Amino acid sequence: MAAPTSMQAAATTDPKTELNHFCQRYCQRPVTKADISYTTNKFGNQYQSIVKLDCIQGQEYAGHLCLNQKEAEKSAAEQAVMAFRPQMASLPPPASKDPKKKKERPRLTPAELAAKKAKQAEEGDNPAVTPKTKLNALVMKIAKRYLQKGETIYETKTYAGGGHQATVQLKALPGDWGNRVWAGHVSSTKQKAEQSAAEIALKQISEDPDMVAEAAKPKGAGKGKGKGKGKGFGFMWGPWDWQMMWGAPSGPNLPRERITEEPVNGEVLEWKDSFGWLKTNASIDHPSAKQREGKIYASKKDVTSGTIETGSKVCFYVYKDAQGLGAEEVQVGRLVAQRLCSMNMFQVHGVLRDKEKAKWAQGVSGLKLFEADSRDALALQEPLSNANAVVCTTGVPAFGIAGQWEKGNHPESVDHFGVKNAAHVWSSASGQKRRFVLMSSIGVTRRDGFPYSILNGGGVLDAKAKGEAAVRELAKERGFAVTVVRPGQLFGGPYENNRYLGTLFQLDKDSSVGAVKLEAGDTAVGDTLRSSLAGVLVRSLFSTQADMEFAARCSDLLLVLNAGSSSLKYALFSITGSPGRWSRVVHGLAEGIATKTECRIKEETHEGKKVHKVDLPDHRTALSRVADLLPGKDNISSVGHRVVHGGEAFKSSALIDERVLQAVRDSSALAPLHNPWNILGIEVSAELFGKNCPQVAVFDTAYHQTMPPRAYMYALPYDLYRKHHVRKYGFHGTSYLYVAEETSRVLKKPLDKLNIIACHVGNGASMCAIKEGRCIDTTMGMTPLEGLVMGTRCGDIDPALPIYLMENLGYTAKEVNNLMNKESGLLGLCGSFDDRDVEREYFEQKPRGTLAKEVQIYRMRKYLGAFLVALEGQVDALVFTGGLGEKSHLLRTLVCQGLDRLGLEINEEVNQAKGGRFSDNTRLDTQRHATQVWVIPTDEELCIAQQTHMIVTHDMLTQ
Ligand SMILES: Nc1ncnc2c1ncn2[C@@H]1O[C@H](COP(=O)(O)OP(=O)(O)O)[C@@H](O)[C@H]1O
Ligand SMILES: CC(=O)OP(=O)(O)O
Ligand SMILES: [Mg+2]
Repeated sequence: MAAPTSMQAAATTDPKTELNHFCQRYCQRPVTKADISYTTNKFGNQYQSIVKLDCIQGQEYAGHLCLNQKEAEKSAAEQAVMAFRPQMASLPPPASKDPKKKKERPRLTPAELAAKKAKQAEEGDNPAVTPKTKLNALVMKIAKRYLQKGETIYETKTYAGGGHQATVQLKALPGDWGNRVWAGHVSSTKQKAEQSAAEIALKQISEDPDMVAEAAKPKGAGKGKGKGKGKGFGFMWGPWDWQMMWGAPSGPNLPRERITEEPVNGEVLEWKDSFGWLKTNASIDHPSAKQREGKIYASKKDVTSGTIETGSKVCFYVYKDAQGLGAEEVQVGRLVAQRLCSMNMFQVHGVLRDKEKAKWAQGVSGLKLFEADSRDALALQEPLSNANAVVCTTGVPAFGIAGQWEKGNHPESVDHFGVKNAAHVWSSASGQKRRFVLMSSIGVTRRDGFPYSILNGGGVLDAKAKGEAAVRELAKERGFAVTVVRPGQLFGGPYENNRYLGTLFQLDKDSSVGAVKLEAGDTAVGDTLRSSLAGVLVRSLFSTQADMEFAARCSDLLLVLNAGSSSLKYALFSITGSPGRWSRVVHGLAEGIATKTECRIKEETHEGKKVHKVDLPDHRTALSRVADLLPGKDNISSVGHRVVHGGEAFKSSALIDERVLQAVRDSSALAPLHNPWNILGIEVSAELFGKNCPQVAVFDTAYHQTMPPRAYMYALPYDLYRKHHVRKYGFHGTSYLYVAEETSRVLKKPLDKLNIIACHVGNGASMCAIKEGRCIDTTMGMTPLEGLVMGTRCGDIDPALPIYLMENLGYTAKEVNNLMNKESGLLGLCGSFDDRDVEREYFEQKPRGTLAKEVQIYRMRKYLGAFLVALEGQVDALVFTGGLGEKSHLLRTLVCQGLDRLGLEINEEVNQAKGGRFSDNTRLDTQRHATQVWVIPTDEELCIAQQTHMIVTHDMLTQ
């Protein structure tokens, strides 16, 4: 029978003893020190302990801040006991050391055991560590990377009689596992249903020997040489250290009350597009904490720095509102340490002179701090000797004013001797020594000239040059690789320990030029943001190049190219500040490329619009003409490309390398009007902006990767899918992603609760059914030919038609392809691909124009009906976008005509205002029905810019 553990007992027993007893009963054996360990950290005069229960899946509980270590440990134990309280009553008594007694101990029957397990599952061992979180962690371990958006797909069905059942698919798993779908039990809420599906998937995956072996392999194993687990990287932290910036909180939607005075450390349990759930490392003692099962809500708007993903370590203030606890001013922790630690590949040693200054490090697991002065060889030995690589970021202020060079802490001793000493200690020790990354400064080799001669007034550049030379000499002698990174004047956080005027007064607090440009040697001029520099330093650790020497400076220009069949859209963004404040320095459109029509480049800057009449015989010429018109060409830090087809290989945007480019080439046949020009755009950009300029591919197909198999499978022999990836992919995904996020914003409804039918109607046209923010079906197929009637594309036809054309009318395959892609659609039906001509004919009641319009609209309405049903009638908004969607009131009128009984009704006065052309989000419906109708002008370029920036900064830290 259950042991009599009561609240009363808990109140009188020491919590550490109670926790010991509980663990013994839980594990059915005596527990040892190895099973329950306490770690205590000191914060000022106070102590906080974390108890780790290795006997219960390594769960950790943190206690409150206390006046001494003993109380802190008790408090941690108390937290653990509280978390397990629900399970205590149902457990058998403690295990006895007496073997005879052990036999007598009443055992649970299998049925009781099953009931117990079910109960535990229902209640959750620890509200923060749910099966979903565990599953995510396991999949990341197997995939050896962060999970991308859309790779973990939960779908929930709600039964008419009540109850929810969820399925989960984990696309990041290798091979066939990525296609499996696990279904959970029918549960009372959607959340529980998802947890149940996760639990079942978790069980099966963790019981499969192959998957277990895969999870146990270190990152990179199998591909390279050694087994190499646990490579250590030593880090020197100095006054030129880095951290993320603190930004201003964004405006609250509900009245908030901040309940923490200091920022707290925590982790992202789950991150969706616009919001997520966090947990604090230490539990929050507040009545509202229970409202969301201990989870803390965070909106994207409250994230002030860094990119948030599941598993990120974060730092934030906690507030309370009517709904429960939320997080604001969410920061991604110190970049380098956090990234390196979270990669789970390294033991990271941080070396600094004063540990007390590194309070932020408390939340970073896997980081070990050491106190040592870089000039103290003895003290450096422990942290550096077994490291495979060192990143050295020490430095002193350039001038010894106001006692800043006290205690012999001047350039010669730190920038020269300290650096040399660290390199010497590290490289003298046994073991593999790979790379020494040294943060130096621009101007080191130009220190005799203006303005560097002034900066060198105190000898700082002389000392840095000597430091560089010393490391190089040792490297030659001892055979390790060297990276010398030369930043410009550093700016941005951290502000503590920095005494430059700009940073002292935090004048640059609002700047966050995340982009950084690398230039070989020492010719660059400019400033460098600390967090970007941190990324560069980390990235250089992973380079295979033996020796590198480059300057790193901020550069805020990001170019987006959207190359289409006869046009090239481009936008040059200045990416200073948050994405909401990015501005277009110039954007434009080159049209008429390789056609017989007149070619021109239309550009728009802050000063107005210009049209350049130019000869554009091919896409290459168009690209270089556009590049000639770009201001600040040399400052472009990265280029984002719209790539139409990414096949199954790309579920999200990717940094372009030879492998990615080849995969895009492989998909070219599937998007013949687009991919070839996208590839050319990438190749020409490499020539124009240099190989150091990172390029990112943003795929039209990526957003649609959440479609369920029932929507993307064609009823063809299965092997065609398995072996040749024949399936529906869908396009215009970047546009749908943008439109879905905008709709969520204007409707003030969270993206994951939002159902929309979106129509992207431009020259190419498609529709998309979006359920809870994700694509569940779309009209385009394996290629952008399927679905709607387009400018020159036919859309849906009888699949037997091409065969008929070939077998009976003598067409070749190439001719059929040309016919369907370039000679059909509106052009085929009425002689013009431009909808403006078709509309004119329609209003003039010309038969062919009317026919073209009617076929086009009828096809859209057919899909509208299909998607209304796919969304079970629950549609928050019908959204129009793309050239026609934004500018043709006729199209919108005809699509919605007579559908008021289906909840779709347009207010014609609004629809036709401004000539029906809208460049702002505009609501069009009569406001009489649940379904709203909107024009949301798409901004594929901004979306591409954001993705590019995210990938480039992320890449710096992880590649
Ligand atoms: N005022 C208008 N009325 C109707 N259609 C328009 C109007 N302006 C532009 N369009 C249509 O929009 C198309 C271009 O849309 P867009 O989304 O920019 O094309 P793409 O598919 O090339 O990206 C043109 O081919 C034209 O048919
Ligand atoms: C995929 C596609 O058709 O794109 P666009 O509309 O830009 O031609
Ligand atoms: Mg387009």
